[in-house]
Amino acid sequence: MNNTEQVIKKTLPSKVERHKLFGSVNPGPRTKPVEKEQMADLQNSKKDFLFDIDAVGIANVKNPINISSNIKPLNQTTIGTFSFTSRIDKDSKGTNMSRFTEQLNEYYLNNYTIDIETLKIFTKDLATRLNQQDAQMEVCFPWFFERKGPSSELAGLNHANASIRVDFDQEKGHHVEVSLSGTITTLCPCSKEISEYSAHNQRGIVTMTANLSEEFDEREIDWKEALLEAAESNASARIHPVLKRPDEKMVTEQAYENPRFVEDIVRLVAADLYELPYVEKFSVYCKNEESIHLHDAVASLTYDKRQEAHV
Ligand SMILES: Nc1nc2c(ncn2[C@@H]2O[C@H](COP(=O)(O)OP(=O)(O)OP(=O)(O)O)[C@@H](O)[C@H]2O)c(=O)[nH]1
Repeated sequence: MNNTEQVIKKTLPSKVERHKLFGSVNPGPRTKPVEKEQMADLQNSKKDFLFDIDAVGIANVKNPINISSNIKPLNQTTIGTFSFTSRIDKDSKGTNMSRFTEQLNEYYLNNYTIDIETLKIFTKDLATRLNQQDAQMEVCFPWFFERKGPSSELAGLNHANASIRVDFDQEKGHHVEVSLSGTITTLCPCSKEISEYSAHNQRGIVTMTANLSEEFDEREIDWKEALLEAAESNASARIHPVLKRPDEKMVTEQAYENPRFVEDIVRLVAADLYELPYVEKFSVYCKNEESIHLHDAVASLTYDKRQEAHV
């Protein structure tokens, strides 16, 4: 552009005019009440609605949460994905869905930390707020933990997906289930056995779910750390965010010295969970993302210690 040229700018209509241009219209006549007390409350209608409902509520609610950890960072803010439900009997048309997020926000404003004890209080409060006999909630969140290279000791953050589910019932009390999905390296024993050199390996995702006994004390034990250790200590090798060459050599050799089928992983992890005195019932699922196939290899098992024979 030289000094004599001028910029010719567009003259736009106002924002209101622009909205009209694109189809917005003026509000029509308003006939329905605007006061909450005068509004229809369909969900609170009482009639015979044919069936009880086991669980009704909301899912996929995201909210920032505080968690604590036994591995650094000791206090973390992460994202929780929640679901909240309760039963309703056949005489009620619906639940009061606003109350789930209303309560979540109250806890959030009070800067609560997500732990088992708090969630037990939360579910009991929720049942009271809903005027129901029971309430259930689940929160899933990425948990971060520091991991150092085995030789260089250079640190970085790994993460695993954790979840806590709490069921509250006025008669039965609380029932707590925790879950963790951690990632490991597995090296194929068959490939190692038959090949002149090398062995294929894969990224395995181990998902462990455990029912915790009443005696479990989260002030003494971090269940996230315990479940992660059950998965990683039985792997061919652990996963690291930072690896220098001496570290890489170590994890490569360690994996070769500890080959594992997907079946081996679920059984070995199960043995560790079995040995945790505060775990009553557990399940283990492993998915190996194969490097020589497009498909995954999977295995799972469940075990309930409470069903063991007493002699
Ligand atoms: N029960 C029910 N509510 C729904 C459903 N889908 C959306 N909602 C929403 O639930 C909200 C109303 O929640 P309520 O807690 O019943 O609201 P309220 O009666 O004003 O609140 P309270 O005074 O606490 O009883 C509305 O925003 C609805 O849109 C549904 O499938 N079932």
